[in-house]
Amino acid sequence: MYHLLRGLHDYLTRKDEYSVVIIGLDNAGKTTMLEKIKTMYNPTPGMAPDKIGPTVGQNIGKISLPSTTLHFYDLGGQRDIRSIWEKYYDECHAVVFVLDATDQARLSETWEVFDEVLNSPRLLNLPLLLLANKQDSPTSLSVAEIREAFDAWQRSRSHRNGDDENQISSKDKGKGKSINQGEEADERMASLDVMGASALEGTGIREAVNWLYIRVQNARKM
Ligand SMILES: Nc1nc2c(ncn2[C@@H]2O[C@H](COP(=O)(O)OP(=O)(O)OP(=O)(O)O)[C@@H](O)[C@H]2O)c(=O)[nH]1
Ligand SMILES: [Mg+2]
Repeated sequence: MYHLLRGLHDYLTRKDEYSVVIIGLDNAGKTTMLEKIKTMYNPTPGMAPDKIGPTVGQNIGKISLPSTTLHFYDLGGQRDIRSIWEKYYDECHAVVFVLDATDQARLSETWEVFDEVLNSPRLLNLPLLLLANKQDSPTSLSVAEIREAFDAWQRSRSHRNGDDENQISSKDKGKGKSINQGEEADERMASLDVMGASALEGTGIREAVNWLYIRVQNARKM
């Protein structure tokens, strides 16, 4: 009888576990964000912003939601250590790409890195959220401006690459792997969710976590 009740209890309290990677350039605010998530969802608060330094490697955390546990992997964003990101791609269920919406000087570097993430074959079917952080700052770009900036960067890139690529892509449509991947990335961008947040003040954090909570469960059902 004990085992039966124990089994029933375990079944009823069982939680699905999902892993979320948080990536983006150095200084975007990823660690500040994860520590804020811990403070908002866990009984023990996360690290205070003034105690946080650049991440070398990973910073982890988990939160408990109804019937679900989310495990977060916040990865260092400095150029030399970005190569570790892809080691996490096979094991994760969702990706949050954090950008510093106040740092216009690094936007094109941001888009180059983000574009690679969008095109990464192992992430093509995973929920991907673009989070425009530092919305508390008066100089930050809004979500609409971030979308526009990425569209403009994409247009200028295809212009820079010349119309050759476009001509090839219309002639050889569907033949080359990179062309297919480019189309998939375009579709992905069209349906991409972009949200604003302030890791420092905590605005937009619940919305982002709710988004993850719903999307990882829906992705599992598909
Ligand atoms: N104004 C403002 N500043 C922020 C916000 N989030 C983070 N910062 C600041 O941005 C700087 C970098 O924050 P981190 O969280 O260390 O950035 P990171 O993305 O983890 O950087 P790496 O670990 O090097 O990849 C710190 O000075 C933070 O206080 C925010 O929402 N608003
Ligand atoms: Mg960090």
